[in-house]
Parts: sequence; structure tokens; C-alpha cells
Amino acid sequence: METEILLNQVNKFYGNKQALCDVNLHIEQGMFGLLGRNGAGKTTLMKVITTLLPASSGDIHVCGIPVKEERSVRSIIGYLPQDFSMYGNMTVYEAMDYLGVLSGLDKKTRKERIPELLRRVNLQNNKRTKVKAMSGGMKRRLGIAQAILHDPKVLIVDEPTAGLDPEERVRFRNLLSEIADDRIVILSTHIVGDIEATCEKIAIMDAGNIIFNGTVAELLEHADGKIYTATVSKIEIEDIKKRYLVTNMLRMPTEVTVRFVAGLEEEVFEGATSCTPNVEDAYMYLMHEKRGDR
Ligand SMILES: Nc1ncnc2c1ncn2[C@@H]1O[C@H](COP(=O)(O)OP(=O)(O)OP(=O)(O)O)[C@@H](O)[C@H]1O
Repeated sequence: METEILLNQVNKFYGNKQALCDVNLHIEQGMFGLLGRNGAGKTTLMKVITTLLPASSGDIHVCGIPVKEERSVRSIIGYLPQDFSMYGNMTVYEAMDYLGVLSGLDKKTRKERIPELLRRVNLQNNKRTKVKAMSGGMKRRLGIAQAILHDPKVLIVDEPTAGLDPEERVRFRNLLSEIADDRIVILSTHIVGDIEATCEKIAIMDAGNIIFNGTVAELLEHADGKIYTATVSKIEIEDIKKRYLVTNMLRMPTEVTVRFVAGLEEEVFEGATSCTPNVEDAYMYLMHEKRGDR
């Protein structure tokens, strides 16, 4: 069974509202990042791949299986939705065992697999902890454990790091990278840092369209020569904000160091120097280029 997801000319309408516009994607084994602002269509895309929503038109194959074969596709996909919640009054082990029963795993398999998975997500010492007593990061890790309980070929995770503290965020990202060693992990987020740290291949969505599909290196290359930095006075900064798309500002007592996008139509002012783009700059440049955002 080929580990790949293919989307061909996929469209999705909610009434008159088009949430996906001619989406074409080829996703292979490893970590794949799906980036876009709120409302770009990421959740809709995740849902049509997981068979939770039917596409209005187009073809989707998950590891060679058409999404119309819902049961077969669901058996090879694990999904951690944005608004994941679990049975608060159960302990970690009870919740996993219950979900194992629902997934049709026999007792012997559950006994073997659940402790192994809890070890993997570093919750082996929390078997008896009540779900409602866990931190946000622990709940997300439990969410991952339940999503891979049936050993799926594909794991889809929607906005996973929102609300996590920096340490939990790093730990969670590392866990996803490990899981992606032998399967596809799709990470949907509007947080550029999550993608930068973990994904080699990414797609960027805007208003239902895929506006970029490639590697992080290619995204950075695309913005090469377009990002500038300057240290200016607090009065000058107001003018710069009107003229350019500012990607970062570091305020000091009397001056401001600013990073901004230029090199489309604008002339760059004296004292500004070109700098190497980071992923956030490159993302902002792409949005600016496609939509003229400021
Ligand atoms: N059930 C629905 N009925 C009508 N419009 C919807 C429905 N679900 C989503 N939309 C619209 O479709 C577009 C894409 O929404 P979607 O939730 O897929 O975006 P998203 O990128 O996941 O955003 P977020 O990060 O906020 O969840 C948005 O304009 C949204 O308002």
C-alpha cells in the first residue's frame, strides 16, 4: 500500500460559499504542514480527507483508496480535531481502553498497545490520572495516543499547539516528528513557528486556494531579496508602517529595529539593508504578493 494522499481538482461549497477551490495536492510519507490564516479552508480540507465531509467535486485517494470508501479510509486515518475533548471522569487508561473497544481492538491487542502508546507520548506515569485533571499539553498528547491507537498510515492534526506553553509546544512537535517516521502526519496550523520547526514540505492556503506548495527552502528562496531591515526613530516608524508590510519590530528606548517586505513596487529608503528571510517573513511576503496585504 503506497503511503500517499492524492487530491485532484477538489472543490467544496457550503451553500454559495466556496471553501475549497480546485485543490491539487500530493502528500507523501513524513511531516506535511498546512498553513493559512483563520478561515483559509484548512479544517475543511482536513475533513474531506478524513471523510467527515464530502467534497463537492474532485477526486481524493488516501493510500490508493478513494474517499468514497469511507470505512476503509477511516481505518487507515487517525484524526485529532481542533476541539478535541475526552471523557473527563475517566482515567487515562480507561479512556484509551474504551476508545480501543470502540475501534474494535480485542482485549489482548489493547493490553499490549495501550501501555506502549502511553510510553510513546510520555504519559506512562499517568495511567490513573483523571483526564479532567490533565494540563493542555498532556491532553493533546493523550489525543495523539488515541488517534494512533489503531496504527493508522495517516495522522491528521488540526491546530494542535494553540494554548500550549513553549515547553509543551516543543515536546508536542517532537512527538509528531517521531510519529512521522513511518507514516504521513499532516499538521494544520496558522502558527508559522510550528511548521518551521517540523515540516519540510508545506502547502499554504488562502481563501480556499493553495497559493504555495513546496519545501520550506523553496518558500524562503521565493522571498530572497525582498526582506529588509533598518533601525529608525520612533517618528519614522509610523511612515514605514504606512509604506511597507512590517514583519517584525523590536522597540528600544529611542529607536526601533524593523523588518519589512519591499522589492515589489516600493523603493527602499537609505539606511535599509537586505536581510535573509525567515519563514515568517517569507509567509508574509507570499500573502502580500498574492493579496496586496498590508
Ligand atoms: N458549515 C459551514 N457553513 C458555512 N460556511 C462554512 C462552514 N464551515 C466553514 N465555513 C466557511 O468556510 C471557510 C473555510 O473555513 P475552515 O474552517 O475550513 O477554515 P480554517 O482555515 O480551518 O480556519 P480556522 O483556523 O478558523 O478553523 C470559512 O470562510 C468559513 O467561514
